Amino acid sequence: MSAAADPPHQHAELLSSLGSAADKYPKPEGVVFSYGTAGFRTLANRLPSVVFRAALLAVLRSKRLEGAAIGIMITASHNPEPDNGVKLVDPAGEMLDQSWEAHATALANCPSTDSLISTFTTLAAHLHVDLSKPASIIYARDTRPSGPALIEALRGALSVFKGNLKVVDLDVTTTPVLHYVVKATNDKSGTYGAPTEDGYMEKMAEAFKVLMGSRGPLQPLFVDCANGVGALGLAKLSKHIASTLPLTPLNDAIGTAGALNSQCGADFVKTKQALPPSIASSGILAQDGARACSLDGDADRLVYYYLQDKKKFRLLDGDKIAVMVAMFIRDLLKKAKLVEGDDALEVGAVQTAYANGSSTKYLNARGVPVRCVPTGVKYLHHAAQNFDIGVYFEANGHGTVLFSPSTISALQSATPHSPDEANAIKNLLALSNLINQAVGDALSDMLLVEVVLAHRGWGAPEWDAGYEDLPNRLLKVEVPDRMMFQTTDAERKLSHPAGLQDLIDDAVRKVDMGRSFVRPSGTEDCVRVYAEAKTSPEVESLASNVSDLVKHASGMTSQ
Ligand SMILES: CC(=O)N[C@H]1[C@@H](OP(=O)(O)O)O[C@H](CO)[C@@H](O)[C@@H]1O
Ligand SMILES: [Mg+2]
Repeated sequence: MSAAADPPHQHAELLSSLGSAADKYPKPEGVVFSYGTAGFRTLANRLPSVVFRAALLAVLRSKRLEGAAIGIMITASHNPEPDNGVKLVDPAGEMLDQSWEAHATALANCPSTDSLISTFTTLAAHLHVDLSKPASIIYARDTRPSGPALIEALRGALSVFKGNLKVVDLDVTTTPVLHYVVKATNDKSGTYGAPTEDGYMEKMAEAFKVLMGSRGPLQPLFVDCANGVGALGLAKLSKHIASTLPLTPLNDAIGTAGALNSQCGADFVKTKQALPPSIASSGILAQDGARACSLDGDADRLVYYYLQDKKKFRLLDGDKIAVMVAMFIRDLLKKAKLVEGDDALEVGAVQTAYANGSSTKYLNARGVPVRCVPTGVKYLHHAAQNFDIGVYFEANGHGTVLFSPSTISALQSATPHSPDEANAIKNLLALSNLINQAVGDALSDMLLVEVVLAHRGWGAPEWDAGYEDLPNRLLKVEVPDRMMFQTTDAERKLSHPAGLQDLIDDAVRKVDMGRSFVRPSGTEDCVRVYAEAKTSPEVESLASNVSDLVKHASGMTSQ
């Protein structure tokens, strides 16, 4: 009989230490946990048992995958400071395989230590995990005050596996750094880069220098760090590139109680469509040519903005980044003579339903194929892998550009026939090193944006001029049971509750160029309503009508 299918007695010692360790982290009563869009995310004080159990699953997964390193990130990204979360990272640096999400949910919801042990052993058997195999875990946390206690819970789980486990603690760092280190650790060819934060910064800085050539120094860039961990990453990156791109950190007050993501950061700017008040009052964006960007609380989202005519706030979000980058890469492929014939390489874009309609139209009109997938990086990432070069961004600024392995080989072995062709190929390869291939990274994306602007000779207004966003509105509706709202067609339509979609369609028809959809959030206890239309008054009325329909369908209003 194999160890995987063996009865628990073979691992009696392991299970008994698991039992004593788990007793310290009982599941809070009356809470149902679910591994959502970005792992488990809720109020931090509910999470110790969840983190403990997520770490158990990470060890199972690593053992199942012959000891490949699995990542564990403790963060709640852009959520308010009292929240926290935990998500697992697969060996290639990607999000946890979807088929394992249900196992994470099952472990998190075991009501007692006994049921946890029995679920753990059942899972090990069912998933063919040989518990005697070695495992490897890499973990990190963001700057939240609740982080250290959750790391204790994580260590409590790892301690159960004693010597058969390799553990790397990255301490406080950004989510994309963790994803990079996991990918680099598992890269047996050793070509992806040194598996450390420094290795990552050096790799990015080197590629940035190749791409910038003799361009620069650029005008200083203001970077709103959401008072989070991005401030640390920015300071480290700055040491390598400040002579070409001077970076001025803003909202970098790590450790100030309540400051994280409060009135600042990428989510604030995108949702409010306004400057963080601290930046508005400082007047810095009224300087000639000034541009700024905001990161979120774990530095995997990025949005840019500037003041038109030194007055009017203009947002350059994930859609604007995706469009500019896709067109830039397409032009490089043209210069490299790689858009036609047998060795043609195709650049495509992946968006979600939240992408502004104008961005989709712009790309379609220029022959860039666009795919729409459900919300969540895992969906975008996988769809982007189907292109030779896949550009994916959520409108909120989370995204990256994936170069397929065959594209990299094709670029490496291409024979240029002119200095221009050689230069374009060199730049494409440098882009593949600059851009995080595991997950979206605000810092890497920021360098990418700066490279494209420098090559085009553009400032923020020229970038912005490509297309005009349709006025849009994103609202949250807190309903008694968000799970009664079920979607289809990449979340663009509701299948349940029955009949609601028809009413939404009626509301949409009443406004010019209207579009609206409703979906339950995977990270917060609410339903999200998105609307866009030709004019601001129309979009406000559409968003409010659809929100009313949602409330009515939830039984919250009588008519
Ligand atoms: C409208 C929106 O921005 N939704 C966000 C948000 O997901 P929800 O499932 O909508 O809560 O958080 C996710 C994780 O960060 C991110 O991937 C996604 O884009
Ligand atoms: Mg984030």
